[in-house]
Amino acid sequence: MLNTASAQVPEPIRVVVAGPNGRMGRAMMEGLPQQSGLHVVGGLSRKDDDEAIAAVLAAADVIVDFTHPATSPALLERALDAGVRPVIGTSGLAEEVLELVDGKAREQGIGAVWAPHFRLAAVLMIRFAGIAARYLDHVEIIEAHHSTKADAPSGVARTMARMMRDVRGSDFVDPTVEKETLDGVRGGVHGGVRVHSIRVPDIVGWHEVMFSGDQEQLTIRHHETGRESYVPAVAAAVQKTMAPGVIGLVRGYDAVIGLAD
Ligand SMILES: NC(=O)C1=CN([C@@H]2O[C@H](COP(=O)(O)OP(=O)(O)OC[C@H]3O[C@@H](n4cnc5c(N)ncnc54)[C@H](O)[C@@H]3O)[C@@H](O)[C@H]2O)C=CC1
Ligand SMILES: O=C(O)C1=N[C@H](C(=O)O)C[C@H](O)C1
Repeated sequence: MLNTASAQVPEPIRVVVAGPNGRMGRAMMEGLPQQSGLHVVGGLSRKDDDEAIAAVLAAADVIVDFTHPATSPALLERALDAGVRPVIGTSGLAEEVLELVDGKAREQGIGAVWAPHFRLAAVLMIRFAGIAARYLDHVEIIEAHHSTKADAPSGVARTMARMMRDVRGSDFVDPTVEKETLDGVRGGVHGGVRVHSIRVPDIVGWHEVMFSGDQEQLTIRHHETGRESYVPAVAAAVQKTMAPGVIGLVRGYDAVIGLAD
């Protein structure tokens, strides 16, 4: 006979979603309640006053943040001070903000997750780009997103440009154009990596990393068509922040799922 008396049902993780009316926030509010082991206690909107923020944070273990690079840092700091673990998707955050999150999470003895992209194929694109960066001298990134995206370039493009420059240990070759007849036509540049941002309606997310070697080209492309499938990945990140021994900031969805090298 099954002994149910000693079986312990773990308490669900209490989650608050920041920016519940945004594109990602809506997907989280709809999808996270269906994820096993999670209980969504509510949303935290921009218009919420101090009292409302304090109340919702007091009722949460984890805050899922898909908001705006200008407002996210203060919210994250407040959540960490309240002992609430952040899962951060907001792009365009400065490295100092991530370091502050890491420091505060360590002070509190809790976990946190930041990922430039919560998708498996996107993480693979970033990994593959890191490999190619060791061997090929020229690279440009083209990213396309919906026209209401707040930041440019995308967080993923920025992350990849920095990572590829670091992996290579020197700047990529950035050919000089003799005469540019339109300002900005060569895009932004980091470490010799040119980055071009396209903004048009209806594109969820698109990244291309175009390498060039000697008489050959390599293109790695990631394209996403919806937001619903972020939900299980974000749920995994929520679980990760609560996992025993996880203290401080875990960086990247690959680290969340333990993607092998
Ligand atoms: N890491 C990843 O995999 C992904 C990251 N993102 C990033 O997530 C962020 C949000 O993207 P979307 O949902 O498309 O933007 P959105 O503009 O549709 O939604 C953002 C929402 O956050 C709210 N908001 C802003 N500041 C707030 C605050 N302090 N407290 C509560 N709510 C606040 C806004 O009112 C808005 O409703 C962007 O930075 C985007 O780049 C988006 C998709 C995937
Ligand atoms: O704003 C978005 O939508 C996305 N932003 C992320 C980024 O800035 O890299 C990731 C994804 O491409 C969707």
